[in-house]
Amino acid sequence: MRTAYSVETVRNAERELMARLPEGALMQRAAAGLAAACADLLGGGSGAGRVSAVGRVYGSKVVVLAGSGANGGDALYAGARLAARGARVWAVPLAADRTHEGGLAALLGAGGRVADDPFEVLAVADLVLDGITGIGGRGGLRPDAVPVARAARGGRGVIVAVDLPSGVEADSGEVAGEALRADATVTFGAYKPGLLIDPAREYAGALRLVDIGLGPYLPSVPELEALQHEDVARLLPAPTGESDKYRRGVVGIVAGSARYPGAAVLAVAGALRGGAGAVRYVGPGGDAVIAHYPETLVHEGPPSKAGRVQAWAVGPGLGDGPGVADALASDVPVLVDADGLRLLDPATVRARTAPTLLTPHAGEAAALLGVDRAEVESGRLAAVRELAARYGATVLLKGSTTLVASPDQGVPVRVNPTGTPWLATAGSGDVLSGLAGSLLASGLDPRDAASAAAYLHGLAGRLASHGAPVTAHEVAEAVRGAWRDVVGVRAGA
Ligand SMILES: NC(=O)C1=CN([C@@H]2O[C@H](COP(=O)(O)OP(=O)(O)OC[C@H]3O[C@@H](n4cnc5c(N)ncnc54)[C@H](OP(=O)(O)O)[C@@H]3O)[C@@H](O)[C@H]2O)[C@@H](O)CC1
Ligand SMILES: [K+]
Repeated sequence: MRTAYSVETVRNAERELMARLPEGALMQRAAAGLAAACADLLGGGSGAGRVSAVGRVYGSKVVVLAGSGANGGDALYAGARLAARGARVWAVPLAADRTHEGGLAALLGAGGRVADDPFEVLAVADLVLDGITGIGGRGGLRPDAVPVARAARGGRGVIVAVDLPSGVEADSGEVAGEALRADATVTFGAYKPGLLIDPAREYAGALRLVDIGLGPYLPSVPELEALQHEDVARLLPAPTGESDKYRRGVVGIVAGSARYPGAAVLAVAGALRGGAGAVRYVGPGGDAVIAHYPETLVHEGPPSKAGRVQAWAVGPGLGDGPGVADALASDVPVLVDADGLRLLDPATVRARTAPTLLTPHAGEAAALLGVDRAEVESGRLAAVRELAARYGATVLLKGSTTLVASPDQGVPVRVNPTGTPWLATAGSGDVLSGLAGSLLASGLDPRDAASAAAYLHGLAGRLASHGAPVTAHEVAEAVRGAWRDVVGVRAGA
């Protein structure tokens, strides 16, 4: 499990740890880890977007962009360590008289220099350390930093963000203005939410966490968590000798319409790969579904007359078709997606006795919240939390970093690490709905069902795509490969 903590939590933990250490020790730990990561990147270490061509620290050219806070201090001390190993290091102080004194002195003492012309050194740098702002930064880059940041980006050097890419919001992942896009981010003590959530996540590049001893002082419940293979492996249902199709769970799919018949097929395609023992399709698309998947049980509806299920997934391609209210009136978990989300009444959802899982994309989330889509896209964490609270439901907000929020207090939001931009393709969401519905039917709670489904779906997208366009149908077919990949970890563990 990868976890992320808010700035306030990290600062509290740092305070406790610092009280037990000699002054400056923590910054030295951070700088040592940062310098080691830079040495690795200068040596051709992989993981970053750009790879340094120098192959070693000795003789490499390093530029340190130093802001006025401790983030600049980290960068300067790391620069000093690289200078001591033979790198040519220039400091570019962005807040002239407020540069971290100890850090600058260490750099000069190790043979580094203050750049006469920042643009000249940035043009030739092999590596640029972005120490403009860390967790103390507010808003985007300030105007005087913008041309320097652009020159860094325009040069050929690998850009390493210190703790966070400067200009991004650590707690929310928002980017309110210009920010410096890094090839790699070396963060200290704990990941910050913004490193895992778009749009900021895209600015961070490859992530590295430096252990500065903060662990014992961090609370057990993080702000955000990202499942990894082994976590998903533990969640996925595995049939036993006692299982039959009903014990494994039956998922009901209410999807498709005369206008969107394909949604029925794709949602069923996802559901068949999701671990339920049987898939019951309810709606007007039964013929098309049977033509593709003869193993499906089909019924014209309404859901309440279609037979027992352990969970419903309603909404993909439904148009104005019936079925949403009927499914919501049931006493089993219900996933509501796409057309089912239109006009969804919070009071109806809150009054349910069984759990509800909503799976909007940014546009649908914006409509539910009564705000602009752009507001949801720039503030995804706040939006998913607000929706979960308002509806008393678990909410999966789709996107390149899909988020899953629980309505319960004190439960970390989950961020999915497996997405690929190629998944933004027609019908991909229908597959996800079916898959998540199937996991719900097989007994996972809504948060686990949603996050395991997003994980498998993202991985399936990557497997099916291999860097090329992919169709929703191919994503559904690749889910089995993703599942095997994930449980392979469990089998081998
Ligand atoms: N605490 C610890 O023990 C450890 C902390 N560590 C490190 O310290 C970092 C936090 O340091 P920090 O608190 O000094 O804040 P920091 O991120 O350097 O920036 C604040 C400064 O920037 C300025 N500023 C603000 N917004 C700005 C903007 N948009 N654009 C430009 N400038 C802007 C603001 O100045 P002002 O607003 O007064 O002009 C303020 O002076 C943390 O990320 C980690 O790297 C590690 O060494 C581990 C141990
Ligand atoms: K930074």
